[in-house]
Amino acid sequence: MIGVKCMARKYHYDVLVIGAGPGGEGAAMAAAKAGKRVGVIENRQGVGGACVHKGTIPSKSLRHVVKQIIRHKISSLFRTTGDAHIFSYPKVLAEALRVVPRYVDLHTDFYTRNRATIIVGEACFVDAHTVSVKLVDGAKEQITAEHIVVATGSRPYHPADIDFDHARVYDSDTILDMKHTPRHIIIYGAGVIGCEYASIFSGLGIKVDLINSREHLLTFLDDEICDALSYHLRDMGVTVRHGEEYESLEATDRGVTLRLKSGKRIHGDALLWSNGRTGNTDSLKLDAIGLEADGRGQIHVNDRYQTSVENIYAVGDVIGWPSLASASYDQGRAAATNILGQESRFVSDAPTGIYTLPEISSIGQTENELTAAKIPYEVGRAFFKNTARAQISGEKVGVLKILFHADSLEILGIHCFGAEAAEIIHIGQAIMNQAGEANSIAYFVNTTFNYPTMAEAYRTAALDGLNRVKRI
Ligand SMILES: Cc1cc2nc3c(=O)[nH]c(=O)nc-3n(C[C@H](O)[C@H](O)[C@H](O)COP(=O)(O)OP(=O)(O)OC[C@H]3O[C@@H](n4cnc5c(N)ncnc54)[C@H](O)[C@@H]3O)c2cc1C
Ligand SMILES: NC(=O)c1ccc[n+]([C@@H]2O[C@H](COP(=O)([O-])OP(=O)(O)OC[C@H]3O[C@@H](n4cnc5c(N)ncnc54)[C@H](O)[C@@H]3O)[C@@H](O)[C@H]2O)c1
Repeated sequence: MIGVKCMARKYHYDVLVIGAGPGGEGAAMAAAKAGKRVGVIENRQGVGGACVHKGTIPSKSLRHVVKQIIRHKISSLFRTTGDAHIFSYPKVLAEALRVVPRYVDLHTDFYTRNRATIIVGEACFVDAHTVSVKLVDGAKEQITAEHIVVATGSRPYHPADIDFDHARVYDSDTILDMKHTPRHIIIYGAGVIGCEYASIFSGLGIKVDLINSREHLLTFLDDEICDALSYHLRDMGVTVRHGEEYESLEATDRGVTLRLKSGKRIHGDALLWSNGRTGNTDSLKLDAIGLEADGRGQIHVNDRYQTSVENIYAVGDVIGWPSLASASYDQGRAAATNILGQESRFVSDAPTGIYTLPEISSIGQTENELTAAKIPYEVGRAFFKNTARAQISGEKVGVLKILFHADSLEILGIHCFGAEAAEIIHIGQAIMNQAGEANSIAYFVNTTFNYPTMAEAYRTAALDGLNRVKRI
């Protein structure tokens, strides 16, 4: 009987996932829950991907510890003890990284409980249904599957002329191994990673030079939020240099010197390079299945997360935009849903959550986009300093901005800057995602919220906006 069963099985797995980051986990869990035989190949010891070992989780945990230190420093209660606490970067880092094994254990359990087999090794394609895995001991094994999901993620982009082996030159992976506390760090690349680390280091009292190749920080944000970020980074002591381009880097035992095309020379104790990422496709042997990655190592997919090879899907950072853990997990679920033959969602509406100090979050259109599209919109604003909750917590920096259609009152965009912005945005997102007239700014004045909460900011912003269009 067992023999008959085995013969009926053409492949080892129904679904084989390459990469156990958020994208791979989303795909593996959704397929396993539907009763599919799932295998997951991961080249790291421990599930979670770059997200858990090098990206989202360590950086957010680091920020959390730094925030605790700042609170401690500014609290009159603790200040009166007279303790002058110096927190070295390695010490703060060690505290922050404690979360990683806890997270790995928790998520390993998810795979185990759902009977998804984890194979530790490096995968590459043999053909559209066969993957070769180089196991930890060097042995090779071939694994077959009906469907394959590529969720191999990304890594920091390394320009050829920078020596990343130098002890003073870091990327967003190796910064988690830095063994000293620089007095002055240069961050090249003022994207999300650069801005978040600028907040972390300045929060620790480290002098930061943040070099931006564009004219403004995070140009995809609403201008007002972008300006607020620039102001607060400078307020924390970060020197932000816009419109600058790297020419060369000199790293010695004594420090680093970054030469810019403008002729400026910036000296520091260490450099963090945070200028873009590359998809992990180079070792996959995509040519064996007739696929090709683009210049940034990314794979093209359709709106079902399917590559040009019918049974092969790709999700997460390896497909490029939006390159978020949040979106990657949902893309993985969507790919699995497609494999199951069910209808799925193309993930196009992920909110932005940027964990600078203070944090930023937004969803929907910006003022510039609405103006360009000639949509008659109005703005409702609430300043955090005017809410009871912010008065109590002392976190008074921040604004919530609701953009809405001046006639229909439909919410078109929400932009938030300040403590817990990434949480606060979801209140508005829930209303914004309602169909038809249910998506209305009026919701926030017709609903009673808990008090004191930051939901109050929605009511204040809605009243402000409705007053402007004389609808109240
Ligand atoms: C510093 C930093 C901070 C971030 N902060 C946030 C944030 O706050 N919020 C947010 O939403 N996103 C954040 N991100 C982005 C987020 O980490 C990524 O979008 C997410 O990790 C992508 O998930 P993934 O599953 O596609 O890939 P990954 O998490 O990169 O996982 C892919 C896994 O596949 C493995 N792999 C690669 N090739 C092979 C192979 N050939 N065989 C076997 N295994 C392989 C990799 O080693 C890796 O473990 C941050 C990223 C960085 C770098
Ligand atoms: N809180 C979050 O959601 C969060 C936090 C950190 C990182 N991330 C993700 O990690 C990814 C990488 O972040 P990052 O800061 O390294 O990169 P980024 O994409 O934000 O850009 C970093 C810098 O590289 C430059 N750049 C980006 N793409 C370029 C290109 N094609 N050509 C020339 N210059 C380019 C930008 O001008 C910017 O100065 C982002 O896509 C982001 O989604 C998300």
